[in-house]
Amino acid sequence: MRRAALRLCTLSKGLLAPSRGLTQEPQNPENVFHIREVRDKLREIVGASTNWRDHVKAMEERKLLHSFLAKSQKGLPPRTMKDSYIEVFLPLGSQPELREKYLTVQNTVRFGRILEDLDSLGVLICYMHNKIHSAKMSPLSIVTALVDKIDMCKKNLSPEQDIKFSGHVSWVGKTSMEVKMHMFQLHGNDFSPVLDATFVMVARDSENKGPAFVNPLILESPEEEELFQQGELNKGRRVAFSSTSLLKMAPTAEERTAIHEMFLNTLDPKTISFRSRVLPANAVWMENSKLKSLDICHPQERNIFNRIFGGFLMRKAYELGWATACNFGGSRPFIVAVDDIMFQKPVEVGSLLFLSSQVCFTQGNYIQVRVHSEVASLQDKEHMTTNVFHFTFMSEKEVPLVFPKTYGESMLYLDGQRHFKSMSAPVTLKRHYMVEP
Ligand SMILES: CCCCCCCCCCCCCCCCCC(=O)SCCNC(=O)CCNC(=O)[C@H](O)C(C)(C)COP(=O)(O)OP(=O)(O)OC[C@H]1O[C@@H](n2cnc3c(N)ncnc32)[C@H](O)[C@@H]1OP(=O)(O)O
Repeated sequence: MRRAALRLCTLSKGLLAPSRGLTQEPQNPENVFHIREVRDKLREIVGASTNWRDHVKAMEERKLLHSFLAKSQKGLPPRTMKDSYIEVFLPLGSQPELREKYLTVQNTVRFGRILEDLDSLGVLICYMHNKIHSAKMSPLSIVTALVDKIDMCKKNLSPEQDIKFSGHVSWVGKTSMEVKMHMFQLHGNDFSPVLDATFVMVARDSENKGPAFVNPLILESPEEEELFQQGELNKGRRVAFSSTSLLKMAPTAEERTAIHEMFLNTLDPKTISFRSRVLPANAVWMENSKLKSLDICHPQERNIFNRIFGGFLMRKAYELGWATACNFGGSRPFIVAVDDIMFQKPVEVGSLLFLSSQVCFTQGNYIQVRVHSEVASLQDKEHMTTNVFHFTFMSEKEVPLVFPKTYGESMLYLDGQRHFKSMSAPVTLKRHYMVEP
């Protein structure tokens, strides 16, 4: 079973503390950025075009960087966790002109915007790790492969207080890197933890066509060794989780019994028939919890490699997921966990983005939402899945139960339950905890 997706972000909690420990290091001014500098820095590193009409020329220029790619990982100098450590400031309090973009109507911070910032930040961290000191541009194209988890903390997120992000590479493979990021908000004179995030980024060649080696990582302290070990465990856990996926294997005996009991609960006692189904009290059929959206992926949403920015996809999916939870629960939902967002395929500029969201599991005040994302090009009507997003929300009130009708929906229910159960900590988030769309 998966490791916790939700843990409270206290400094005394296990492996996250040493990671934050890196924030105690003296700050290198070169590694401290204003949020507005992050995208400019990324554009500078990859030489991305500022105008869409120049994007083909910019890509042609990137082809020339191919010769800088390493033939093996051994040929690359090792890096420390501190080499990739950066801090990014989002001064919502001291620079009110930034607020509008981050504001919800309830005067809280838009979590979708935070997802976008984390994505850009994760990529910048990886470029810091793989920096070629003699060159301004990087031959690597770094893409987001997975949002492993985002653990929320019991803290208010005010649009009127400064925010700080920090992060570094915590594990490397041959072409992939795990990145740990933390977010803090100013309370009084101190920055208090808001969230912890773990992403996996993959390095590709200059044209984003094939894999590329990343610099090895050297570990300098027992804390860093522990973080690296955790990265190894995370990799193993992902493999184990995926091998027991309900898309590959039958549910466990316990899960099968639970589903059959739910089925029996929906049989009409007045008829002796498997087909006549009645919804139990305080329950909603899963099929009635759906919301859908369509977006056209305009060039404005492109990333530095002329594909659609992963953060944009996450924001869109998150906001639809939030609306689904709101519609279902009938009150304001708050995000408590995000996990296992896999970026399976890049999304081309100009694609049609179809998002389909549904509640797949509920318990008490909790709503587990799954958002399925697929794209189609304007010419070709064939749809292709690009992502599946899993969000756990907490509602202000207790929510109805959700009932599957078909076998496929039953599998969605069990998958949702598995994601929900992967939160090991007692869920104690209270009303003052406010992170909204
Ligand atoms: C107005 C001005 C405009 C200017 C223009 C510029 C605009 C500026 C705006 C910039 C905004 C900032 C953007 C920053 C960029 C953000 C990044 C993105 O958006 S990216 C967009 C969103 N993202 C995308 O679009 C990505 C879409 N996905 C893909 O392309 C592929 O699935 C893949 C490349 C990720 C993996 O391909 P696959 O064929 O499987 O690859 P391999 O088999 O070769 O394995 C390679 C390594 O990867 C590992 N690994 C693989 N999967 C996972 C996993 N799930 N979990 C964990 N690990 C995974 C695997 O273990 C292996 O590791 P290792 O052993 O070598 O260490």
